Amino acid sequence: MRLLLPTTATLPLFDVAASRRIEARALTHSPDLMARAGLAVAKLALALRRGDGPVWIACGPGNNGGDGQVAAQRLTEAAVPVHVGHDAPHRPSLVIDALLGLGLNRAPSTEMQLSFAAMAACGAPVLAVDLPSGLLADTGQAAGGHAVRADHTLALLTLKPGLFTGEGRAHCGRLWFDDLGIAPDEAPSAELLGPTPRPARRATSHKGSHGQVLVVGGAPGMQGAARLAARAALACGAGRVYVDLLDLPADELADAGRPELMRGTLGELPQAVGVVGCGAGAAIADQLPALLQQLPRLVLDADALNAVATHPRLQDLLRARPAGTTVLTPHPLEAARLLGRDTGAVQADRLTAARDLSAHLNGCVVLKGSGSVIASAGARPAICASGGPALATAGSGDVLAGWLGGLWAQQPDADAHTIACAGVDAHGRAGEVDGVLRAGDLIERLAALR
Ligand SMILES: NC(=O)C1=CN([C@@H]2O[C@H](COP(=O)(O)OP(=O)(O)OC[C@H]3O[C@@H](n4cnc5c(N)ncnc54)[C@H](O)[C@@H]3O)[C@@H](O)[C@H]2O)[C@@H](O)CC1
Ligand SMILES: Nc1ncnc2c1ncn2[C@@H]1O[C@H](COP(=O)(O)OP(=O)(O)O)[C@@H](O)[C@H]1O
Repeated sequence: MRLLLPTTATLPLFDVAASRRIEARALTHSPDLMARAGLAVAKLALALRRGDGPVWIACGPGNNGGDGQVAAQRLTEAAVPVHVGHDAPHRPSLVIDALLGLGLNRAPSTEMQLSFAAMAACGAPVLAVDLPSGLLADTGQAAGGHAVRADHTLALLTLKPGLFTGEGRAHCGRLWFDDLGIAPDEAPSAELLGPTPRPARRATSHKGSHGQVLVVGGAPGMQGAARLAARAALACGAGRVYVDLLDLPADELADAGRPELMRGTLGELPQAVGVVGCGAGAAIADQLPALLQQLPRLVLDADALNAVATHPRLQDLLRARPAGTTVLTPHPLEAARLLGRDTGAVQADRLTAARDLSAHLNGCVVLKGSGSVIASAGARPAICASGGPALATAGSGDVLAGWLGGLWAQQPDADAHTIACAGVDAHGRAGEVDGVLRAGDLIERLAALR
């Protein structure tokens, strides 16, 4: 058993169907899985318990409840007082939520919801077995809007995607994992991103070795977005970063606070990595046909995505680009516009939405938000567990787009999916601070990452 996050390696994720297959095969040679699971729960409970009060174990009707029952036996053997039932005992030292796990198949009943409320109100830390009850393992949604908010979750046998995306992070608390001694024997459904080292710089390299980025955006009043993206590309290590600010007189500096940044245009920089759309407004629609047809590598964000959503010709041009040469970074509303769905439908199943959008537009899609999903045709989807609410601030998405452009400039042979996975995880790690973070400070934190 181990504390999972922050992860130092990429980890396999298994959806409900895959987890059930792995479990069924494992049971043929290891029939004591539930005993192992219950013991792991009991051990963690001993470490997490606060005070001498009883451990309240709320057990449901299936095997999740069975894990809870085994934990109750183990704790009793260890002379720990336990209370098994759906109502809270007096002053519990810990709650073990073993009501519902992988088998959740409908919205929790009113009776279950009352138990959820009692767990929240009893004052003791809540340890969820496998999944917080009510949380859907494949999507990270709370079924019917109701799920336990745990302080700790002990995932068993496999890690499920819903622990990391959608509402998952808000419901799981600190995440622990015990594989019950079983090595998964099939390909993962998705993967959880681990850190990727920054591109190495040879001793003999020069600025021409590290590529060019062209940021196109910044309509009047929104130039900060393009400048943040450009600053991020520069901080990432791109050799030269140019900015094409829409409507800025040709003799004005790209960014008075960053003299390293230069003005440039598509005509002058046909090999640059394009970072297009940050603060661009509707005017970007006129520039996109040439950008889509000429630039070998493109990161499309914000208003570029909105333009694509409203212009079918841009969608055709996007689809005509070679595979692996475009990253799209929509937040859920932008993804909803591109898919012709509402935001709720996107959020209800973020993995599926990202995959659908990737297939629809022939690009690598980064569906942003808690547990960003990265999806590309032919690649296993990835979920980013790094990052947190400090990133929920204006400009952090512009920084991501610029960082991706900076990474790609330095790794011209990498495909869009590889760049997106590396950049999204770094962005998240740099954004892991308590409280608030300004987008400019996020760039400095990214630059300081190894
Ligand atoms: N079988 C084994 O040896 C192992 C089982 N494990 C545990 O078993 C769990 C899966 O067990 P199950 O497949 O029995 O599934 P669950 O224990 O999650 O629940 C299934 C039961 O809950 C009912 N149910 C579903 N949604 C409900 C709702 N909203 N309100 C009320 N009742 C609802 C179902 O009708 C069914 O009776 C895992 O999450 C994990 O905790 C793991 O420990 C791995 C080993
Ligand atoms: N609660 C959160 N947890 C993790 N990441 C978050 C959270 N809120 C925002 N982010 C990340 O911050 C970035 C915000 O991007 P976006 O919404 O486009 O912002 P902006 O409009 O300022 O560019 C995305 O990378 C997103 O995944």
